[in-house]
Amino acid sequence: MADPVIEMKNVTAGYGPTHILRGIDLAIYPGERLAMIGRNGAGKTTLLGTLMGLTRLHDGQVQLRGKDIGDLQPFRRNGLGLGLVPQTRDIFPSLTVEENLQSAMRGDATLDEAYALFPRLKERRRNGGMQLSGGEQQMLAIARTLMTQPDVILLDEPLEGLAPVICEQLMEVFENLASDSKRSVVLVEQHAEAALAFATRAVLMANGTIVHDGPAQDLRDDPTLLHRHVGVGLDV
Ligand SMILES: Nc1ncnc2c1ncn2[C@@H]1O[C@H](COP(=O)(O)OP(=O)(O)OP(=O)(O)O)[C@@H](O)[C@H]1O
Repeated sequence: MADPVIEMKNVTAGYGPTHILRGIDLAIYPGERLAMIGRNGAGKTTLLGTLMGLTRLHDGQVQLRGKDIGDLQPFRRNGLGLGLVPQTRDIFPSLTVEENLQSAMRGDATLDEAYALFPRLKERRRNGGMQLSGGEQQMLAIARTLMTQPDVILLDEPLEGLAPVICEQLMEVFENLASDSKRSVVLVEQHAEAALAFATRAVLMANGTIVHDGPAQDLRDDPTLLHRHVGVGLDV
C-alpha cells in the first residue's frame, strides 16, 4: 500500500484549554474515499479543523506526506494540498461568483475547471454570493476550495439542509472528484446512507474518539453496526 498522505498520531485537540478529541490515530491514503460519521457533537468538525490548523493541537502529531504540519497556519496547510469545504461555506457574500472563485485561485487553476464541474455557477457567474440559493452557495464553496488545487479535500456536511435533487447532483460531483486516483476525499456526513454509498472506508466517531474504522461495505451489509457504534441509523 502507498504511504499515507495524512497521518494523525495519538492526537489530543480542542478549543483553548478544552480537550475535544482524544487519542486519535488516523491514516488517510492517496485516492481514498473516506466517510466520517457520528452524531452531533461527536467531534467530526473538530477533527477536520485539527487537520487544517483551526483548532489547538494539545498533543500528538499531524503529518502531511510524512512531514509534521502541527505548527503550520491553515493557509500554509492549504498551500501544501489540504483543502477544507467548511460547514459554514465561507463564501464572500458581497463578491460575485466569479470574484469568489478568482480570489481563491492558486497555481494553474482555471475558471473553466470550476464551470465544467458546476455549469450552474457559470450561469450565475455575475451574481453576488448573497443572491445564490443554498445549493448554489455549496457549489461555490466546493469550487472555491478546488481553486486551491487540493489533493486532500475535506467536505464538512456538504449536504446539510439541501433539497434531495441538489444532494444527488453534489454526490455526482464527489464521484467526479474522487475519480482522480491521486485525490483523497473525506466526506463528513449526518446522511450516513449517502456517505456510505460513496465511501470505500468509514470512520465512526463518538465523544471525540474514533470508535470504528473499516470498509464501508461492512456497514452497508450490516446497518446495525452503525447503530451499535454511534447510535445512528442509515436514514439520519
Ligand atoms: N469553537 C468551539 N469552542 C468550544 N467548543 C466547541 C467549539 N466548536 C465545537 N465545540 C465543541 O466540540 C464538541 C465537538 O463538536 P464538533 O462540531 O466537532 O462535532 P461534530 O461531530 O462536527 O458535530 P456537528 O454535526 O454538530 O457539527 C462539541 O461538544 C462542541 O460543543
